Amino acid sequence: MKKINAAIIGYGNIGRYVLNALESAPDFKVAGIVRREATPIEGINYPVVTDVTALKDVDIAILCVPSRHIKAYATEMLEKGIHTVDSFDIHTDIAAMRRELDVIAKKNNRSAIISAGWDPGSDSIIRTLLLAAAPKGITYTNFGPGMSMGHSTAVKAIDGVKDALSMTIPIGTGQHRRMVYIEIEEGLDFETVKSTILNDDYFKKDDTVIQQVDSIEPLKDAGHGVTITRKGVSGSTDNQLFEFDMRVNNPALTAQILVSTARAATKQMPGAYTMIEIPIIDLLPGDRDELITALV
Ligand SMILES: NC(=O)C1=CN([C@@H]2O[C@H](COP(=O)(O)OP(=O)(O)OC[C@H]3O[C@@H](n4cnc5c(N)ncnc54)[C@H](OP(=O)(O)O)[C@@H]3O)[C@@H](O)[C@H]2O)C=CC1
Ligand SMILES: N[C@@H](CCCC(=O)C(=O)O)C(=O)O
Repeated sequence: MKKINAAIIGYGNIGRYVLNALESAPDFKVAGIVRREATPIEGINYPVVTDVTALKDVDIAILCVPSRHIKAYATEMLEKGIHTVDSFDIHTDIAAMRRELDVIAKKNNRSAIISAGWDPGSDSIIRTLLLAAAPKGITYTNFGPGMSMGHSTAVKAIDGVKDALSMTIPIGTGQHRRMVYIEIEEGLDFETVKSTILNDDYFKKDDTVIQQVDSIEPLKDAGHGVTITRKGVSGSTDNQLFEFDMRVNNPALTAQILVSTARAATKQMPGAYTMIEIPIIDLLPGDRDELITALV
């Protein structure tokens, strides 16, 4: 069996766990890691480069860069003839990005699966399934408590912020409080940073509390979770109640979904997709008949 040759783009929290998930997968090999600087990584024997073209025969690029940089990286990879997968999590911009990348992917005869982490991502599939099961009703997605990588990364991108941790605290009915801890450079005005965070799209809609701390490290815990509930109506029958709950290591799950989705990306027709548009069986390795026998 020919293995899928995957490049990891960006070696932060998600990138590290993607390497682990690739090494555990039966049908992938690691082409190398693309970083902003070709800083060697201790204990890693794969090539570390700054340009994906320095790696040989890459089938797919797993984009592990901050969401705000995904579109640029996805465009570059697709134009270089490489499939992409990412965990872009700016929910309001997903539909537009899919439309834009769809054109680029088709032009280059490649596929891109966007927003493929756990939320957006696997949770999106669960919400879709629940909507099919009870077409009338309300779904609540309650996150946490846990560390949001997307929100923490957005704060880390602010000039002068040395490190940040954004904890998502569920307050019920799909509403959340953001507890943001920041470590800033000496001399930087805390109130200015605070106002930048409060005006950022990631935080604007939510109750957000920001605290300056000496060091983020002792506070860090990458655990997270979600409870999705839907109460609704199947046909004309009320009171159908569904609940999905998980407590996870956030980057480990995001990375695993990215790798499973990378497998699916290699099986799609050219174009850009979200996870709810692809056959779920394509996420899995193995014989289709055997999977159907075991799972259906
Ligand atoms: N959909 C989902 O369920 C989830 C989505 N995510 C998304 O994953 C993204 C990445 O999270 P995480 O791994 O924690 O982030 P990190 O900040 O830990 O890592 C991002 C890496 O991207 C690379 N990079 C490339 N360009 C830039 C840039 N301009 N600024 C900063 N880094 C850059 C860097 O790697 P290098 O130094 O090697 O170049 C960096 O380490 C988040 O933005 C989040 O939106 C995360 C969790 C769940
Ligand atoms: N996209 C999230 C994962 C889902 C949880 C979430 O959206 C949140 O904590 O706000 C993340 O970046 O960690």
